[in-house]
Amino acid sequence: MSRLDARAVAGGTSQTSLIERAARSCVRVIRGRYTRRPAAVLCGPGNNGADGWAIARLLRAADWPVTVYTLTPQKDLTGAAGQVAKGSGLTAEPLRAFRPEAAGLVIDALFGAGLSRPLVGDARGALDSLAEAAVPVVAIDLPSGVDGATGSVLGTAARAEVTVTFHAPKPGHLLSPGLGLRGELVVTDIGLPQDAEPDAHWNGPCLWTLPVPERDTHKYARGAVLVFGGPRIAGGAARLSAHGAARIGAGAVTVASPEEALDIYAAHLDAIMVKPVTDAASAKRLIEASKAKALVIGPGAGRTDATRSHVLAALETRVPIVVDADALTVFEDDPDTLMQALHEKAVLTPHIGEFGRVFPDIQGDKLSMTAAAAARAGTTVLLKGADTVISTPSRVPVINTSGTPWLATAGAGDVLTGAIAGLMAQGLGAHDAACAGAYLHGLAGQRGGRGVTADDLPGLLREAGRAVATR
Ligand SMILES: NC(=O)C1=CN([C@@H]2O[C@H](COP(=O)(O)OP(=O)(O)OC[C@H]3O[C@@H](n4cnc5c(N)ncnc54)[C@H](O)[C@@H]3O)[C@@H](O)[C@H]2O)[C@H](O)CC1
Ligand SMILES: [K+]
Repeated sequence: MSRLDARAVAGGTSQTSLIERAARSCVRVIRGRYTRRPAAVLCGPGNNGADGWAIARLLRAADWPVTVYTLTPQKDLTGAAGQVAKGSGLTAEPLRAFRPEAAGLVIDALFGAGLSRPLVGDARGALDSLAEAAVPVVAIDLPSGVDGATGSVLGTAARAEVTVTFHAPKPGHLLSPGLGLRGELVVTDIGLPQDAEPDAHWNGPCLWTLPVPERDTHKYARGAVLVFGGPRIAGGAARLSAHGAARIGAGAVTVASPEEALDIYAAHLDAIMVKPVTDAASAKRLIEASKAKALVIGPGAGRTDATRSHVLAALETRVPIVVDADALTVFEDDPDTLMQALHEKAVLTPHIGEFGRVFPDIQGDKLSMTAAAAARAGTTVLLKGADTVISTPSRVPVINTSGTPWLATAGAGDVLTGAIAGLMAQGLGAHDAACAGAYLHGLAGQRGGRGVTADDLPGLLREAGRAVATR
């Protein structure tokens, strides 16, 4: 039984009445989405299976043709599943007799939050055949086989059209491959206590507030951002970051360019300023002169000694900073130096490859990996993907799923980096800026849809910000 269920039960709500409420909400969702048709309800030995038995009883009462398939022989069921099965008045078939093609809808109630080992035997056989079939599946709490804590698949799992869960999403609904298997996620309230701290939050505007400029503001008060640019050949990445910062509302954005690339940057940028930078001392002078409230370093920076020394110089100023791409990779042979230089106003934005270079020994599921990295870095780490995870020491981690596969396009990450810096420059802390930036960036990608490119994203970020902001 989960921590939350145990507390609800201890608080006086019986397990069977929680199951009854859960089943009623599932049946509401099922009947709201599917017309009456032959339903196969696959039931496991635990409370997920108990939900299944209660759903079967309610569907039968609504005159649906229902067949229950049970993994454990009905006479051997114990606990809530045994009790609910007994009270249902239904007789089950063994799970091995299940044939998906005979059903018009399959209710997957084999395992939920209590899955503890890989599926084998009849459960595996049933889910393998279901995964191959074309019949719609409604998963109860989780697609059986998906680990609710990590989103990984233990053995096998069948893709659901809809997953109905209770109280709040679990990490397994938000992290790949669970994210791709659960279909539409419906979260229903069954009266569990509200105060328990979740394992992770699902990113959205209720977690942060976008900054709004004061009436009598000026461009530097709106937030100045300094983006370190790379050599002539790779300037696009820093420009995309600069546009990302500007389009999320920073008031003044400057690109710090190597002398040899100044003309190229100047020719490509209008609203963004360009200033020369040479060595670490000039980098520090420029940070001060540009009144930067946030810095970006890494996109297109080059894996060079100059990048490394600019990162360390920038971190020494303790101005909020996003450290990305080459600025991470350049520490591949000596990650400790980066770890020691980092401060709590930094955000690291690695993809999984860059993550492996700076945290080579950290492995496991994405939520634990990101938490371990944040603890070591002592600051916010945002690990990118379809399921971006943002972790900050002593904060509940946040999972962002607002993106789209169309965002897997060259340069999209550079815009995200700039967006986060743009929000920090406007006053958001590292954690909130990373969360809000990731959310808006995903929304921008959704708005762009098929064929969106990184060049489109800054403009779309502006639209996404306007859609989310209250003023
Ligand atoms: N608030 C809520 O979230 C509520 C959830 N409900 C439902 O209860 C389940 C969780 O029930 P639980 O009994 O803890 O776990 P499961 O039913 O998922 O399974 C446990 C059961 O299965 C055995 N087992 C685990 N892994 C395997 C395996 N690979 N092969 C075979 N057997 C396995 C384990 O030993 C146990 O016997 C939650 O998901 C919701 O659906 C409540 O209905 C209401 C409140
Ligand atoms: K299930």
